Amino acid sequence: MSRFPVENIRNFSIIAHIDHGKSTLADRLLEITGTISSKTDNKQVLDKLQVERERGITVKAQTASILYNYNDKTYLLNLIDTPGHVDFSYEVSRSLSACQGVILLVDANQGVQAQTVANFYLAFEAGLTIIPVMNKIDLKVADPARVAVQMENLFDTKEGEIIKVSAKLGTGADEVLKKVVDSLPAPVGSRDNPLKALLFDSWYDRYRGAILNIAMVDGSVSVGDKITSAHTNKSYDVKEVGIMHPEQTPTSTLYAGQVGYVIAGMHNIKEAQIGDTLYSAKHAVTPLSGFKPAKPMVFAGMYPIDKSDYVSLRSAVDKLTLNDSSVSVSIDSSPALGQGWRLGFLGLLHMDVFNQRLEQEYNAEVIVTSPSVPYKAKLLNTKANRHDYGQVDVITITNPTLFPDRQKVSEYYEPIVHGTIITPDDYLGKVISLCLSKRGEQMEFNYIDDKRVLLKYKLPLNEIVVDFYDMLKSATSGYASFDYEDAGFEPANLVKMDILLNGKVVDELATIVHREKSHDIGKAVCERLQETIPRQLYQIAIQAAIGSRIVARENIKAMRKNVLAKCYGGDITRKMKLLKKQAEGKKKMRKIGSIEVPKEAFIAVLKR
Ligand SMILES: Nc1nc2c(ncn2[C@@H]2O[C@H](COP(=O)(O)OP(=O)(O)OP(=O)(O)O)[C@@H](O)[C@H]2O)c(=O)[nH]1
Repeated sequence: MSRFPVENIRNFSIIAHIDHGKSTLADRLLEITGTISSKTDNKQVLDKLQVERERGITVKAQTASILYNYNDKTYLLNLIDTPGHVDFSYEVSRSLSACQGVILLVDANQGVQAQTVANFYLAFEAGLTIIPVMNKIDLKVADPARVAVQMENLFDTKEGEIIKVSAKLGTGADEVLKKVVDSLPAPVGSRDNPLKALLFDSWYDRYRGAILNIAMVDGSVSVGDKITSAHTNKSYDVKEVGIMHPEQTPTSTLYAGQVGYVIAGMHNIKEAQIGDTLYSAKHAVTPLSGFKPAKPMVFAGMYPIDKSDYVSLRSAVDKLTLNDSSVSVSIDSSPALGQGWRLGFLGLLHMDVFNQRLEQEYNAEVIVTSPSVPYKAKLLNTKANRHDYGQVDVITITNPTLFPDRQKVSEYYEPIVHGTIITPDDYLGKVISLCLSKRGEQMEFNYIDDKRVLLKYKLPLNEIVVDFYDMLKSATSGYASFDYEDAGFEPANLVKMDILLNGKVVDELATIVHREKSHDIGKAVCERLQETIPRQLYQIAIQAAIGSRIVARENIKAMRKNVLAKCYGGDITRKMKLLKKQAEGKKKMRKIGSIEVPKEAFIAVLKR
């Protein structure tokens, strides 16, 4: 690694809208530099997680170090492949802190999409050099001229600056690498200074503890060194250092400007704080500014399916949050579900992926209660409130069961986002009426070429978090794209809607809704629960209530289910199989009172 002084290093990310080809371009860059073999059929080698391969999306940023020979010099290029979906944008912003530049990739058929705009601004505001690249020029339907107009209108890029590539075929990939070397600045920093490194990602290894992904700002770090964490002030012996090549490849030392990993025997994973500064135990340094914590957009309770799994689930949640620091965790408990957590996520896809990773990577089975966006309430200055809430004036409600009654509150507030939609103008009418039905207010309307419009809307987060994206896609035959950013809180007329099963309130199914919409939502929720909860030995009444007023009701008829009824005659193994299957079905349910509720029911509450 000593062969690579800062002037021979370039650190960059590939950023783009979802599916515009980041991981495919990363594959080609790794192949043409001989980093991975070009003989095998490499597909998204940097999408290492099972969930990424199954869903075909990137959820984790991944680093790969590339050696690239150019102009009689060997350069060390550190490439970070990032996710495209808005729910994983925290991965993008953290990755950018380890980079001096980005490749902004735009699909030559789909053109600039909402996430392209969002990612462009992340890079622009971070002061990074941006290399505009147009991908998929091999497609028959590609329209590079139109896409170039969009890029000029939105990002002020001139047509001549755009590199046109086909990541699938490899066309133009070499030009991209040359441009990376020629136009991106080398990292600043010096190996003669004392060690200063930014911890920008980490993950847990069962045998070796936390593995820290670091960007070396100054100095060097070698096996055997003693390093200190600015966050905890604790010191550790460095056991291994190396680069992600893309697999972990040990080296003896890492120097200023390089990106790699360190293993330093951190077994308590809470010690590996993302954004921390690592320095030499001998030379304290001023810590780097780190990262703004992620701001969760939805909260949900999480409980083990089987109460006795609490301890192993706690350890799984701890380990997974080490790899996904955008999840916020606090302890929670519920009368029906026992001990668990209240987790905060950046969106529902994020929540879904987190659950799937818990199941796949840690073999943990969980129940997730209906997700809720965070609300606020300004409390009246009364003796009772001071007794219950202390001196606080405004409380944040992340759990509907803690929603304070109207008589305690002077104003409720709901979270607001600024949404960006890009759509062909044929669908404008449908898009605008969808936004109106979601209580949206238009803020901006601009043509980005002669057919496509960029719309900005102020929208309540609660209205868009569940199915807005799906509705937008179906209203526009899949052509519109959507991205949003947090825009604070605004006053709203909110009520808590309880769900009763056979007359008993089930806390875990409560939601907070807008008063005007409570009837419609109550009806829809009861219908959904009716579809989701299986028939049981007795009739079940499902009711939605605001306070003591019932706003909707559905029934589930009783049924006696005997799985062996069909199985007359002898084969005992077949009987055992059926009984086992039934038992497994039961395991995924949770008893609330005397009613078996499947885990899907908790999510069904939110869908409308
Ligand atoms: N025809 C064509 N298809 C491409 C090209 N590049 C990528 N694709 C295809 O586009 C799809 C998405 O590619 P990915 O590389 O997974 O896109 P991504 O941007 O990494 O996706 P996310 O990480 O989920 O945001 C895949 O089916 C690729 O095979 C290209 O140059 N030409």
